Amino acid sequence: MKPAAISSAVSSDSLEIPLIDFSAFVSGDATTRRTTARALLEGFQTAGFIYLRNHGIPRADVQATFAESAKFFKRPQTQKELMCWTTPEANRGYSQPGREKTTDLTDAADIEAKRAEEGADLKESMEIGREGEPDHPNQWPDQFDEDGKVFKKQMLAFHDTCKELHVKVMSAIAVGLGIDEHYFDSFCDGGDNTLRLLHYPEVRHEVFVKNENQVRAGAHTDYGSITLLFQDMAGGLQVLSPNKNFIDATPIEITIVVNAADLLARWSNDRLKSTKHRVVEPPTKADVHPARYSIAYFCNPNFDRFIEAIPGTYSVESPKKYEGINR
Ligand SMILES: O=C(O)CCC(=O)C(=O)O
Ligand SMILES: [Fe+2]
Repeated sequence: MKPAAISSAVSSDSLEIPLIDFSAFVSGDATTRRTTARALLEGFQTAGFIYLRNHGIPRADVQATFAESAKFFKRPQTQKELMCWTTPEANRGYSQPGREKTTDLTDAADIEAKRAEEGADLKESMEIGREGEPDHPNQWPDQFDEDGKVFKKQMLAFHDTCKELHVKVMSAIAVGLGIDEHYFDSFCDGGDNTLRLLHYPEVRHEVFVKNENQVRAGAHTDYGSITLLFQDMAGGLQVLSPNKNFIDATPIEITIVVNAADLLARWSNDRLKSTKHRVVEPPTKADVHPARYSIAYFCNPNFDRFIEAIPGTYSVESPKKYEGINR
């Protein structure tokens, strides 16, 4: 029998995403911590995804961040474009609808072909990196008004809060792997993470009828260590199953969806999986689907760290698959 801290969030088409009570890891006894950590690791090793409840981020804080995000996207388009995203190195600022096509493709012609097939992603986003990097300043609306100052304060605080949860989830992964629970601390304490606010505007059902390949965000994997994904109740997020079908990752109130990303897969010699996911038309029937909001917090190891296979993830029988790398 499964311990009470572990239940199921998604179970379909061989995709098993566990729902984990994280308080059992943070404040349970040694046995409970280990059992919980192993279940969390198992989720990352099979689905590549888990859901967390009792993750320690107060509900009011998440709600306040969603509220600020919604207010931000209501700003005039001209104002938002003054804060526009510029380069991948900076990876900060605003991207208007149609600008981004989320995909794993790298060739420009391939991306264009995909855009023609699926349409541009139906979303706009705002990215906020670690504050205080002289070469890559964040773009803040505090230049416009008092509301902009409130936005900045909330986002900086939320960035910090999520940074702490990153360290805790990595610690649970370490315990699951049977290595020192603080192994990842010095890799993840720098906060080289990106907070991405996402707004998928209201959209007519017809749009998906006219183009059956139309998506709200194209299939992709994430880059870094893990992603903390806060989603509203609109629905539409899907995760690729082991049988290669996209399965609904149905929203569960007050939980966070956490997925392992590309660098963690590499870092763990592919023991943890970075699984494709996308956002499509919500499963609910409607002529007009309401706007959807989500907040993705993309975590990374500190950019100055050299990343090579985690102890215990390789052996004589399964040697290291990858060279160590810098960022
Ligand atoms: O909006 C979502 O639920 C998913 C967003 C996502 O996967 C991403 O931005 O990488
Ligand atoms: Fe993603």
